[in-house]
Amino acid sequence: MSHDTQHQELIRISEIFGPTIQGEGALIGRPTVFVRTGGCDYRCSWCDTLYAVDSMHRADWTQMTPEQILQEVQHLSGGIPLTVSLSGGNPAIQPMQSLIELGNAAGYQFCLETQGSIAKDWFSKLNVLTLSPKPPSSGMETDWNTLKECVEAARSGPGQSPLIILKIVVFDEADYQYAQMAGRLFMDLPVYLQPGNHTPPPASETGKAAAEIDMQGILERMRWLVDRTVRDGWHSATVLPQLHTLLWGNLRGV
Ligand SMILES: C[S@@+](CC[C@H](N)C(=O)[O-])C[C@H]1O[C@@H](n2cnc3c(N)ncnc32)[C@H](O)[C@@H]1O
Ligand SMILES: Nc1nc2[nH]cc(C(=O)O)c2c(=O)[nH]1
Ligand code: SF4
Ligand SMILES: [Mg+2]
Repeated sequence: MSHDTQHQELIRISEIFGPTIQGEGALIGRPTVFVRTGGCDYRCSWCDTLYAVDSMHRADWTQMTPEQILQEVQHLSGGIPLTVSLSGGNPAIQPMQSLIELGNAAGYQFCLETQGSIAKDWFSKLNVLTLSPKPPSSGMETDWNTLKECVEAARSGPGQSPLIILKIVVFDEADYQYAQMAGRLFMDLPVYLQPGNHTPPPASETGKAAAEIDMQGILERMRWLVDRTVRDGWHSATVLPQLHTLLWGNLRGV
């Protein structure tokens, strides 16, 4: 290791890929490069990205400096600045501040996806902060105070203060009720509802076999979710599918 990298905070990376389109939430359809960190403090029953969560995949993750990550992003984007999507795993457990600052200086903007279990003051340097608290079907418990701290950190820390949205995965009626409660607790945040993929790729598989998916089932859930939301008159909510899943199934790196 060189003298330079010795004193830097390293970021644990699972994969960097793109440009592709952002398939979810507020920036759906927009071009982006993904930087996916390795490691998560949650274990959602239906997680579609276990290869960036489960420590059995640790050997596939690499420690990178912010400079190395930005270099790869610039290489992939042909040097043309765009929005970088930080996801994971939980990117909030990695030291992302220097990468965001370096990227901003080079003209790149950043959005970040997190479950909202850890608040960081550098959230305020993002362009978009997507908070994705986990509904009952995930098997996880939400700490609403920590989620609130995430919102406050994003609003009060140094920097421009991002657009903050709630993006909630819905599998069933209990999840829908949870989403409604979250919407009431965070009245000033736009709510995005996303139908769950009940056939996520298993942790052990990669490639073509893992890309198999019950598309009809997902579309059926999406229709139910639209119907449920409209029937309630919940017109401030936006219902969106995982566009990348509709286009490419469970394929990785898209
Ligand atoms: C893989 S997570 C990584 C970022 C962070 N850990 C989080 O959960 O927000 C990115 C997004 O994918 C969603 N997601 C994960 N598995 C899913 C599934 N089976 N169906 C639909 N969305 C899923 C998560 O809820 C989250 O909004
Ligand atoms: N195209 C595309 N859009 C995405 N939006 C959120 C993703 C994620 O895994 O965090 C994702 C992903 O993996 N691919
Ligand atoms: S919080 Fe996100 S990355 Fe972690 S297990 Fe849940 S869906 Fe997967
Ligand atoms: Mg994903």
